[in-house]
Amino acid sequence: MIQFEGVAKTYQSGKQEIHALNGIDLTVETGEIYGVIGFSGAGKSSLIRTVNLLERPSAGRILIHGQDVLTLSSKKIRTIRKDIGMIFQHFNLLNSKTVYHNVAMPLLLAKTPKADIEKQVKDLLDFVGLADQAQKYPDQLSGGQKQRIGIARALATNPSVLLCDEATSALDPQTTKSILDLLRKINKEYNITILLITHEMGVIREICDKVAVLEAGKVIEQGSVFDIFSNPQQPTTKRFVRSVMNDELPESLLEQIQDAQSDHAIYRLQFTGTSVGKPFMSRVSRDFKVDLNVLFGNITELQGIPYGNLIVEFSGEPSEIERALSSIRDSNIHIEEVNNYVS
Ligand SMILES: Nc1ncnc2c1ncn2[C@@H]1O[C@H](COP(=O)(O)OP(=O)(O)OP(=O)(O)O)[C@@H](O)[C@H]1O
Repeated sequence: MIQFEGVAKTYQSGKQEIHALNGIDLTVETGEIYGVIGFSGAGKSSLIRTVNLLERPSAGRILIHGQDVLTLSSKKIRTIRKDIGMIFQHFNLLNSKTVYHNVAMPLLLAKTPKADIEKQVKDLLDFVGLADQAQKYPDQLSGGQKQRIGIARALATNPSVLLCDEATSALDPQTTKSILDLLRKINKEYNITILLITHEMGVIREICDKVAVLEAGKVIEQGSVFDIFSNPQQPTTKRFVRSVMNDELPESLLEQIQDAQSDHAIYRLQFTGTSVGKPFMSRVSRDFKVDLNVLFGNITELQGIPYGNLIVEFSGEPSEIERALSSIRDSNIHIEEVNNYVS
């Protein structure tokens, strides 16, 4: 478990103070994949680097498995760093060393016996799918293969926590997917807690259990990926969610909504879990004097749960529309006026 309690980080740049983190409270439970997302400059790198004390916070506490890392001696910090693996956007490999040596490096530094190193490196390269590349040099490999070596190296000391600093940002979408699949496998098979930072909401959606949105050094929203994606509250979170949910209303539709007549009302209906696929439209048209017209819709999946979105135009007497809406709400379908959405 990783706990941030009131963590702050201020950099001194000449005479100027830069407040990169302003009181972060966050708990990453053991075995979770936790994503922190934010635009450039939000403080993501500063935050992740405080966990293994690559950056020392200016204030607050960081507890790893209950132990306050800021109170540890240098010797204990070296020990705890072995328990925290890290991978980087640009891989940080030693280009003059072979793949084998890159992965072996943490074990050599820990003075592990040679025979154990050989076995462990072989197992790690097998695990990341690069068993046949041991004698190559990093420059001879693709970006995805380099990140696999970075992952093997990070796992060499058998950590319980893996920090991922924009680990897929330099990779194409297909390679990104294969690296994210590997991270999920590491999380599941070894029960390694993963804390990752990214500016891509697709990464969060693909593998994270929970997400925190960082803005100007503060957590502005946090929760399960399902809750944040299906009901984002803050404008920045909404922007991130819309970047991957593909539920932007088309321009022509927005005009239609603005021109809507007074006996027409337009609502966004959100379906989750078992409410997806319920035949509510025919029932509502039958039971109430309203006509329903679907203007826009999609169904997707979040954390394995179906999630649907429909923009529906209701026409009829306002009182009948109200009764119809109330009946739809009773079916556990979330309703939002589209005017709110447009603003
Ligand atoms: N060593 C440093 N000295 C001075 N200012 C810094 C230093 N490192 C980061 N900053 C500043 O702190 C703020 C947060 O930076 P940080 O790199 O943590 O954000 P980020 O969300 O990771 O951004 P990016 O995605 O662009 O890396 C920025 O204003 C940045 O310029």
